[in-house]
Amino acid sequence: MAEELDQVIANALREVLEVTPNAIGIFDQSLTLIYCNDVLAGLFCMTRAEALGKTQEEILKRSFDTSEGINIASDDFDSWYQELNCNQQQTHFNQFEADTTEGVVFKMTRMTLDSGLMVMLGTEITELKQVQSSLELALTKLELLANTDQLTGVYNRRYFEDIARKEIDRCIRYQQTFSLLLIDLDHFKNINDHFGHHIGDEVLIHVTSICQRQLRLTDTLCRIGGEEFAIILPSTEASDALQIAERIRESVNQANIPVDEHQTNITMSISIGVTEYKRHDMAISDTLIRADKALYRVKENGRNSCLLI
Ligand SMILES: Nc1nc2c(ncn2[C@@H]2O[C@H](COP(=O)(O)OP(=O)(O)OP(=O)(O)O)[C@@H](O)[C@H]2O)c(=O)[nH]1
Repeated sequence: MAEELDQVIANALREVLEVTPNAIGIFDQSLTLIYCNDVLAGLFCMTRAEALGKTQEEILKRSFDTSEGINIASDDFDSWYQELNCNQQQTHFNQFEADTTEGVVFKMTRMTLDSGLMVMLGTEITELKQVQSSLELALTKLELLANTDQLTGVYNRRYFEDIARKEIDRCIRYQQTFSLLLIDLDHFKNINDHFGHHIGDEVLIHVTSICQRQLRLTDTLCRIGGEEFAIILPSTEASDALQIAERIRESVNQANIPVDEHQTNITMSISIGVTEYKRHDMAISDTLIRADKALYRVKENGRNSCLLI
């Protein structure tokens, strides 16, 4: 009676294995495939008859040689397989993702049973992976948006605080330095009053791109207030920072900025407070206070200039 029941269960299981959308394969102790359903054979672009009787190594090598079936992320099959084999011998159970040359992704589970048989079970997760990568992309875009100033396209204050904190941590840890430039447009209110807010916006965009052109890729320009910008210059000492500030000031002051459809050009000037990170600066606010002091003095002394404190 019990044997009969076993037989019924075995037959039912066999039927399930045939119709399940999961990939299922069983290898014997010598890693020869002794059972698989069509889904598993299809993963390797084979028919079941072609796959059965082959060893795991032969099946994978075929994928490697023909570039059909499972993608093998290596140029050197022998060392890749050796590593896989070694891992399989060390653990009885593991899970991994396998993607095929046709863009299908499976989550694979491998189990070595007490009998020494190795069972492979694969569940397709292509859609899940697609959703995951769209979500990751959306998250990256969202992060960029959250860190970007909408008007000028440079980083905003939120990002400035973030990167400044990291820069300070880096300086403390590696005994390095950085400099900070605080830029403010001179008499910018007059532009708004004279030409309107819309033109004021255009001037801000122009000035931003002039500043950006003077910087290295590793420097970070952020708009931290209405007409106030901060630039972090990593690994830059005060004297170099002052030179860079002077170069930026000059290039803004020399530019002819178009302000309306009639091609009227104006010139703008900016004031810049310059400071270098000091060992006792525990937070960026300490560095900012010095740069702000320098900027305030430039404004007091007539603007269109740079000052280092
Ligand atoms: N168009 C425009 N104007 C802005 C924006 N943000 C701030 N402002 C203007 O910037 C002007 C800043 O004026 P003030 O703080 O008086 O400074 P200022 O006229 O530049 O004078 P100083 O800084 O003393 O040289 C104000 O008129 C703000 O309305 C913006 O996004 N677009």
